Amino acid sequence: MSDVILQDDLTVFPHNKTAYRVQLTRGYLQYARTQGKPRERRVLLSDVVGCHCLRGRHASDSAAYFCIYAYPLRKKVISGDWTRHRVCTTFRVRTTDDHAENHTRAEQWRIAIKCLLAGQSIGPQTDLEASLLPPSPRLLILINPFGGQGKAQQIFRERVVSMLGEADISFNMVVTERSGHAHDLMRDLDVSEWNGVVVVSGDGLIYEVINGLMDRPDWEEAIKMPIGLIPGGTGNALCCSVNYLLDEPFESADQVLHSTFVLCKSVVSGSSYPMDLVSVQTQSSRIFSFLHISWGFISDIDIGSEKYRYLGDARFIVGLMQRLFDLRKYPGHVSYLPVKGVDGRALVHQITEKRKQREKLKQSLPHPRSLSKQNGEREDLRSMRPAQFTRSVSMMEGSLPRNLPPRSASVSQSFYSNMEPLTPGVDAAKEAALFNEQTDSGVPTSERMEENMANGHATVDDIQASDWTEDETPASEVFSPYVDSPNALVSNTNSHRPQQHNHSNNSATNSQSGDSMDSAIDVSAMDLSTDSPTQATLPNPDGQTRRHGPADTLLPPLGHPLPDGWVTIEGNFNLVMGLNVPHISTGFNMSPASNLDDGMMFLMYAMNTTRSEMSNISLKASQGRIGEVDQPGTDVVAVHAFRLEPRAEKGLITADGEVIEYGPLQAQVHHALARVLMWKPIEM
Ligand SMILES: Nc1ncnc2c1ncn2[C@@H]1O[C@H](COP(=O)(O)OP(=O)(O)OP(=O)(O)O)[C@@H](O)[C@H]1O
Repeated sequence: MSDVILQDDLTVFPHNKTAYRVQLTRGYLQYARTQGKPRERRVLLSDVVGCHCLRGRHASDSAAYFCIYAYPLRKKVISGDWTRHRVCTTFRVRTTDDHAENHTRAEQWRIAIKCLLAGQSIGPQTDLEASLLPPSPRLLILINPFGGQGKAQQIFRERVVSMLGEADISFNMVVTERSGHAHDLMRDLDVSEWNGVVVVSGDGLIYEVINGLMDRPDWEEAIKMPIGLIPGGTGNALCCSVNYLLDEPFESADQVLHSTFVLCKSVVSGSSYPMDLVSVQTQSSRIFSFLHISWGFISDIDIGSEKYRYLGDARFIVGLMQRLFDLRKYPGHVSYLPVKGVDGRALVHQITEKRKQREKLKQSLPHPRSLSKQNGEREDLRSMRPAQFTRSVSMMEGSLPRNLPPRSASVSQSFYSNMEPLTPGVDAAKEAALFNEQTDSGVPTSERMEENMANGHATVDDIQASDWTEDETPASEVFSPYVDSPNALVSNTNSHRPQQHNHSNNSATNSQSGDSMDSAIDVSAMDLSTDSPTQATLPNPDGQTRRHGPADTLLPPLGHPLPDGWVTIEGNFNLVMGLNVPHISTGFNMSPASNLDDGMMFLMYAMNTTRSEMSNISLKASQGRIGEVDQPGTDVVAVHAFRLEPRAEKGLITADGEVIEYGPLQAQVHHALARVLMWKPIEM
């Protein structure tokens, strides 16, 4: 009992007759029937992204409501894969006939839940006041309208915005207008105004963001701005790697939903995680890579398959088949500085085995419906979960309007539930008959939203309004928001309506009111055309001079001899890759032992391979089993730095899937320079 922070006897909408004892602890919210057949459900806070207060539409309804938005895991019946799904549960508070009192109590529940989500330390004695809530997090969203199959804008509007609203995360959105736009934006952005930049695209736009941030005099601070990821491109390797490291379902699941969940939980809990960057020097440039540097087989596939972009991820399979058929060899030298005491191949093999065991265990876990009374097994399930969010946080309660419907107002079978669903789906429209309608005159029209989206500048208000009306029953049919509360759920008044954004409006401040989201980022006010005066040595690929970033202390100038401790091999290479993260694309786990902040790369090479050997390597690589490849001329080594010296006059070298200058190249890992919106990866 001592760890119960709040407790009340409440009902669960829409069943207003059955009372439940509802208890909130640091880890979960539990509700159990007070009479009749005993029933109990638990919602883990690690599955919850947000909580809102609502009021009944009917004037005579003195009750207040609070609604929690959770995304628990469940097992798919046929495939046996685990996946998250949305469960929205609405509690009805009616301890007195006085609505104001009920509302105060519902608010206390909301404040307590949001404080716990933010990692704040509260207890049964804490005065639950709105002042406890952290400031509203604010994200800059960058969307590449041409990423992947050109659906990034649609993905964001239809799939992401609703969860951001549930989590009270405000944002401004910029649709990139050209290649290089995101780079220039990042180079000139006031990073102090944002809690993170979210890329809705593929790895190409992340590359621009990172290099834009590193291209600033204040790079050391700027690059700490956490980067969030929503897959909207063909190559979503970093996004896939993040989900893999967190043991979140991704490849077999709804990738957008899972990535949005990771994004929201990270922002709400104030978590971000460090990521190594790799400084890559070519003869005339220096860039920063976060995924991989590739020469030979993989870069040929990557670039050669550009013409099959319309196929989505499948483009890489087609490219792979083509390259296998026409297998090329590249003569040259590869040198590397090994990480002492780390056997790359053995480490990869060990991680692969552990992952396999974990997957087996997951597969063998019973479907939740058969868990009813098997408490022991439920404990096993718990131990499979990603790390809890333990970091303390500086984020806070948002003022973002989101009046989501209690779509299935309590209920599908939860992963951790030990009882049947309370209600197998609720017809919110039917329930709406019980409540007064309210005009939505203050809500922006979908035309307005489309216009702003088309301009590339929209705020959450624009998008949400039409989002509900498209495919969800608006909660406004059933509930009203508390417009008087500090975090009003829905801005049905003109004072909260989004402004028509013009380029001179750049009043982005970290205000605690909902107004801060009404300003789109002022792109035109920034000087995007000129670079700062030069001082330096290495021009970047755009021909501009790059002066910034940490010194590459392990690398002598290109062309100079390498110091002691380096290993050099010479031969005809089919494939050379320096890998910084596990996945090189969705479904291609080439470096399963990579972690984002391990301070090293895995250098993989293959020499003099036949077609069948290369197809074996490709197959194993795609399954995260590269450690099992044991053929002469092939190896995986953990390195701090490496150098490539191709002998052929022509060829392709890519960094993060982007073509870079062909010729001699060297690279060094810089530990934990950047940050990603995620929590601590699971330990293997
Ligand atoms: N508005 C735009 N018009 C044209 N190109 C753009 C625009 N915005 C961004 N780009 C460029 O599109 C390229 C591809 O973007 P991104 O990687 O996000 O998508 P993708 O489909 O995964 O592509 P790839 O598979 O080539 O990485 C990036 O290099 C970026 O510079």
